[in-house]
Amino acid sequence: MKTNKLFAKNHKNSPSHRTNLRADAAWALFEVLESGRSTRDIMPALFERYTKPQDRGWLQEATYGCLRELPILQFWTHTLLDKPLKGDKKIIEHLVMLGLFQIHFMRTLDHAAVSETVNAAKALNQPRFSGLVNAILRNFTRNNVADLPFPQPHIEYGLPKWLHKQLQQDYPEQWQNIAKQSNKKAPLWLRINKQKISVDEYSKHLDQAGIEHECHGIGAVKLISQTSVPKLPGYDDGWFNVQDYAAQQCMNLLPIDAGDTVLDCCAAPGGKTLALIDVNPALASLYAIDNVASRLDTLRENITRAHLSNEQKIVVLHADAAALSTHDKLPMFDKILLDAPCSASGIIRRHPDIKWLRKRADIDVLVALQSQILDEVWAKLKTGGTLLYATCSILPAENSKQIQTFLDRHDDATLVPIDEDSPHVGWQILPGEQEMDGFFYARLLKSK
Ligand SMILES: C[S@@+](CC[C@H](N)C(=O)[O-])C[C@H]1O[C@@H](n2cnc3c(N)ncnc32)[C@H](O)[C@@H]1O
Repeated sequence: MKTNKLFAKNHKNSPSHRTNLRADAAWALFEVLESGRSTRDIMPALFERYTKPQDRGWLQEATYGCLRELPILQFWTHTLLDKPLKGDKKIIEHLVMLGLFQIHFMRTLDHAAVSETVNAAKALNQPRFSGLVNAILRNFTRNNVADLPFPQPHIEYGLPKWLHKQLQQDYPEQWQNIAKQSNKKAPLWLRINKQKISVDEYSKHLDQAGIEHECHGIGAVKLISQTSVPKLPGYDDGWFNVQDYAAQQCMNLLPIDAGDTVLDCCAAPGGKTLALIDVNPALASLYAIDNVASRLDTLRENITRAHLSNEQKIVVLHADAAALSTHDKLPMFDKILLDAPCSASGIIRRHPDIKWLRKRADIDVLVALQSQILDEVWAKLKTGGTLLYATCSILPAENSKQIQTFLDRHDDATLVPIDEDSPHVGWQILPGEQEMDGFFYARLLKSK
């Protein structure tokens, strides 16, 4: 989607209109779709405007829901609108999409959805569009617009055209299921901080609090009940971290020995740093490196919140991983986790804005960056050391193909299979498999 430069220039980073749930959701859609901002950046300021959890919940549900179903909502809106709105009026199109989302997907009663959405046009200081919003939404309910056939196939799957085509190419058998899974809401997974509490004990606390959950593997808990994270038992005491089960697999896949010097490259906000240090208290030191200072601040906060007994072993460094070999403060490493910057195409179900923020051209840039970082970290790995490459992508260009090209370039690299039976390079987890995010891992051993 093109950035609406004129409006973006005059626009503020936080909303200036009066507080109104529908106006705020439309504003969030505008910020993502026209100004290219992420929901992670936008939503916290919007949530601050509401004290009631149900209002925050509605805002999230409606905004993320519209981003999931965007192609359908756009198709209906453009069918019903004589000509597209431009400039600062574009927000009215987003408001209309929100109205259609309430009627069709949230099953809000027609008259309530229409009147509340019309009120939101006034809250957005656009009262002259109330009549238009009213007419479009009524037209939608009266004329069975939802039954119209979709003119292009990507619309039905809620995907941008380029990603629809890419998934069809990469996964001829599975792309429809991938699209379906990517449009579902993701469960909330916790990694229990074993230095603080065992999974069994934590499970008892959840039972006492009446929070339905399941325990998985070596310390993951999947919440079934919808619960606000700060209200979970042990939030202030660092008993857990929110982390998808796929991301937690790094603890099993990178075997760390006592005395190892470990690099966590591209580490912020520190989910995997905490996981690795938690289960490997005897490692010598863990360097956590990232090139975004503000994200490293969050990493430091997360370390503090976890109250780890061995937190002094973590060395936090602001550095560019693409130029790591020139960094004179770095030792050679026994083990490296490279959680590479990627398209994030595996976590669309958690962050549906990714579908609209990411462009086809970004993939080539990311593949080149990943390749450069891989070469740089490889130079810092000791002979006999292991590198675990990870992405939250499902695109082979960033994953299996990236690693195959790396193996072709480096005679001293051997792939250590993760799944002996898999004919593929690395382990590609697809979204929804065992309720995990889409993720990729490949393990490489450095030989002489
Ligand atoms: C997938 S996220 C890392 C998530 C993190 N490992 C965790 O588990 O919480 C990728 C990270 O790579 C960082 N990054 C991107 N390009 C980088 C570069 N050239 N050098 C260092 N870090 C980089 C980003 O700032 C981002 O924090």
